[in-house]
Amino acid sequence: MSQVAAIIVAGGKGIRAGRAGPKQYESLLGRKVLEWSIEAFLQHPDVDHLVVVSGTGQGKFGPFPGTSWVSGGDSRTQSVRNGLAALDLPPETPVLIHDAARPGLSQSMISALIAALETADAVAPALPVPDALKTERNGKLETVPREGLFRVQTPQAFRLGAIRAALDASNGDLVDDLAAMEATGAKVELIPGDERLHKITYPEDFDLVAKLMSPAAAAPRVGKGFDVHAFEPGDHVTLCGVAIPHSAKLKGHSDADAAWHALTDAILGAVALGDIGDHFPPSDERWKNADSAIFLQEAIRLAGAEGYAVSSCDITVICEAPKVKPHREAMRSRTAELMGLPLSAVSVKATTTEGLGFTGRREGIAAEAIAVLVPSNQPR
Ligand SMILES: Nc1ccn([C@@H]2O[C@H](COP(=O)(O)OP(=O)(O)OP(=O)(O)O)[C@@H](O)[C@H]2O)c(=O)n1
Ligand SMILES: C[C@](O)(CO)[C@H](O)COP(=O)(O)O
Repeated sequence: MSQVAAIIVAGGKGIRAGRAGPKQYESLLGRKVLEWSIEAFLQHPDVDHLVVVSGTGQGKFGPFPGTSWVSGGDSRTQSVRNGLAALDLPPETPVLIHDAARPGLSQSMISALIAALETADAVAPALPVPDALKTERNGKLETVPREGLFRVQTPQAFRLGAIRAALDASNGDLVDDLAAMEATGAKVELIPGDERLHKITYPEDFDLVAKLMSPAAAAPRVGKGFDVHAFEPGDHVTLCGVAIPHSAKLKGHSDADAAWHALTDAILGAVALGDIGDHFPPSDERWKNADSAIFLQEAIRLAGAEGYAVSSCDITVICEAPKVKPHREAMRSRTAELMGLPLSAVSVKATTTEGLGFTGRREGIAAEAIAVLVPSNQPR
């Protein structure tokens, strides 16, 4: 989608944050809080108009070429109105409205909001409520059901004409910009939020957000796997889900796909979830002759539950025969397809051991794999 605009509201005083000046000009991980969001929008290939709503910020740092600066209003909603007034673009232009106080904005979040706007009138990131909720009524505590409640973050995405009209039709200050659209009966969609978008509101939020955004929190994980299967009489081996004709087959409880078993172990290793034997014990009849795609997909699911997604993998098959090279591209394609990865992120290699050891004596096949996993909310 071309021509996307973004507005960062940075006109607040940051009273609750308890610093000498507005929180958006405080340092965080080596940059001003506001600078993080400016950089995020400027880096995104689809965003080509950026308005920063802050009367006092311009010239404090930067420069940020192509960025317009306008004055803030007395309330957040008024600051949003000022930002919208500065955009001279067609009414159908997508516009993302974002709090400067939420510096942990990722490229993937911007992309997800823009994509969701293709089929909705308004989109925002939101997280579930993890704690029990209580309210006090007449001096007595009561429990509030938390099902169907969300913590809504920014950026919030709209079409320029629609959000302008919705704000024009609404009175006073709103808790957020989505509220203006909800009142119009528009199609409002929530997409999964991001803990790193936590808003800096109170003094302790500076440390919390720094921890969430620090490279350590976003660090990739690496796992390594190794597997061996012996030959027994048969006419083909299965490697990376591909049947390769051979004068023997691999012996095993499942389909004995040593390459995918090594990869499964690499993924489980990256998230410290034990090994393939822990999850699929050979003593379990369910896995007899099982397709190893099941193991690989379950490892991916388990890693996802830990907040990680595989971003690339490298498999090495070790054997004298069969020759792997003629089947290598099919093995890569099958693996990439199963894992939902681009082909360029999947490597399959093969080597011999120069006649040495059990693979050299053609007694079986060994396979090694390395998998790189990144936090699932990061671009892969
Ligand atoms: N008149 C205002 C008030 C708020 N904001 C912006 O709206 C976002 C969310 O507001 P909030 O966290 O409440 O910021 P402050 O109003 O600065 O905080 P406080 O209420 O503690 O003073 C912030 O990026 C803030 O700079 C704004 O642009 N103009
Ligand atoms: C816009 C907002 O960040 C969405 O969660 C939030 O409503 C701002 O609230 P505040 O009281 O102005 O901080």
